[in-house]
Amino acid sequence: MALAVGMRVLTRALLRPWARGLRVAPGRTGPAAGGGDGMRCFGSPRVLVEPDPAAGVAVVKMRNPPVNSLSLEFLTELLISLEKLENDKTFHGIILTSDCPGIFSAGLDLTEMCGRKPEHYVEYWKAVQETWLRFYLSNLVVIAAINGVSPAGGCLLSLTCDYRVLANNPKYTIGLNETLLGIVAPFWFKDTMVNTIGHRATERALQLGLLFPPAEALRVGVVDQVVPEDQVQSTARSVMAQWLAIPDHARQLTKTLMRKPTADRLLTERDADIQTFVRFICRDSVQKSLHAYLEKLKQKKG
Ligand SMILES: CCCCCC/C=C/CC(=O)SCCNC(=O)CCNC(=O)[C@H](O)C(C)(C)COP(=O)(O)OP(=O)(O)OC[C@H]1O[C@@H](n2cnc3c(N)ncnc32)[C@H](O)[C@@H]1OP(=O)(O)O
Repeated sequence: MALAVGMRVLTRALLRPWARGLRVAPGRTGPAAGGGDGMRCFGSPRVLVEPDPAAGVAVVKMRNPPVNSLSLEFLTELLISLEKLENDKTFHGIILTSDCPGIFSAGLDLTEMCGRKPEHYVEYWKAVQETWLRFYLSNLVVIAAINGVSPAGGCLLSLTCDYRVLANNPKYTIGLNETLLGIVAPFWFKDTMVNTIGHRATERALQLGLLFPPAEALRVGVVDQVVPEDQVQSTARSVMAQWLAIPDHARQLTKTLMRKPTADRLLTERDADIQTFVRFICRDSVQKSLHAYLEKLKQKKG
């Protein structure tokens, strides 16, 4: 039932004109395309997939410049790529990383949450929920190679992965900083963080909107490993090999066992969660906070 709802959202997304128009990225072959056995890169305008069929792994590169904000179009493209890889028996794992220098993802796209109609907020929030559910419950091994800053929704996306490798750069902070924007992380954002770092650490991190630099992120457990910047991809590959050495069915069932109760809560409360989001985001005070925050980001340059 839950899966059917999810599939309907994805199918609707695929039927949208801009999704139908998704082009396959210009093909590249050879080692740069992964594996060197002739399988081409594919993907869409904002998501580049570099397959390595010999290893059973695909590198999924987010490229929604300037900051990989999680816009509706981008989320849909990510979901399409994930589904494509999940349906292809060649692949057992994906490495999620960024093609935007210095930025993993700036989180939810603030322009999707500002000055729009309630119907738009409904559509956007469904896509955010769907992305979380699909990544959190993916049968594939998903490893985040975090090569840039990762606030809020960017952090959440990495928390859906099975393992996080962060580049050791003091600028690459990571955390759920929603309170700094005057907004509140929904219960499933909170639950994902609790499942990763525990209740007390989450309570402090969420209330204060903490963005952890690498050493702190490792200490608190937001990431599993911090490595020099030029070793993020190779480390993610080594970790992947270790995870793929485990019998797949046993690993998958264990993942489900660990994550299903958390996902089930959202699946049961999905519509209520949408209503809560729309009511909250439509408040004048919230819109003012978000506008002010966006303005501050823009003025930073001047
Ligand atoms: C009950 C329900 C409650 C609702 C819960 C909703 C939860 C929300 C979770 C979220 O994810 S909210 C988003 C949180 N994200 C952030 O706080 C990050 C904001 N961005 C930054 O801090 C910086 O941009 C950066 C990521 C550190 C990058 O810095 P840099 O100096 O490289 O780039 P900028 O000049 O700041 O930005 C370039 C360009 O991008 C625009 N932009 C940045 N972030 C976003 C974003 N999240 N959404 C949309 N647009 C973004 C920024 O305004 C600049 O635009 P221009 O000036 O070039 O037009």
